[in-house]
Amino acid sequence: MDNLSFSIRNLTVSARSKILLRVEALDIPYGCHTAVIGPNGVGKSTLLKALIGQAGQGEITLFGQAVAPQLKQSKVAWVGQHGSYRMPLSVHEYITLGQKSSGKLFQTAAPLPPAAQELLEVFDLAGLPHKRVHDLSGGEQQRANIVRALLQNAPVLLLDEPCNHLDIRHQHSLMRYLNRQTQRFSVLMVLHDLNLAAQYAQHIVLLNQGRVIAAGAPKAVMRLELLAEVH
Ligand SMILES: Nc1ncnc2c1ncn2[C@@H]1O[C@H](COP(=O)(O)OP(=O)(O)OP(=O)(O)O)[C@@H](O)[C@H]1O
Repeated sequence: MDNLSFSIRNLTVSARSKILLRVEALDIPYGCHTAVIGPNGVGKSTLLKALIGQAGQGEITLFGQAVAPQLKQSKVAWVGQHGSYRMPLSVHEYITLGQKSSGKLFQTAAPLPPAAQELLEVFDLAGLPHKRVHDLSGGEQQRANIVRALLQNAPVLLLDEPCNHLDIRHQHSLMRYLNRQTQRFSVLMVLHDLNLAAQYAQHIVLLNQGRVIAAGAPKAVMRLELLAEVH
């Protein structure tokens, strides 16, 4: 149990009497970068939603405890597939949104904490702290989402297609950064790019038609016959 983040047993996610996802047993290791792969519409995002308690029924534990709203809030940071930027926030305000240490919803006037400044530099946003988030490009917005999630300092980071909108340099830079941080937190991400998954993930979950086809080390899962069957 110590080396697991999520443990899933008998999970079923249904919508309009159709089963979208059925997982009998799946363990996600801790201290590791896990990629969930598979074609469109096979249940990858649904799996992530189930892990944060937004969908499905079954037994899901995180660090050995049933996933409850409080546990989720303190242990999991999340970047979904579709960002929402209706509020006119600056990058500075957005990435520090809801930070508990400030005691305020936004940290408008306060200088950015060093950790935030460092992440803005790592993710190439250092020149834009006062720009409105809704004026950023798609890739800049995605990087701001990732910085915001990293600043939650959660032990588990869930990312749904984090490479969406990122150019190739930023894709590799993100993956390298995350792999350097596996002592601090575990990453579970949905990825479409099989090359990125093979190059950077230490654990891979392959889904097809709402089922786990294989899970384990990249060499065991990224086999041509398995991928050809699914794709
Ligand atoms: N609320 C819902 N009601 C009905 N069907 C849904 C609902 N949510 C998801 N689905 C369906 O469940 C299936 C899995 O969706 P999901 O978003 O998990 O796929 P995915 O593997 O993440 O796909 P993609 O790679 O295209 O993002 C899809 O066929 C989708 O249309």
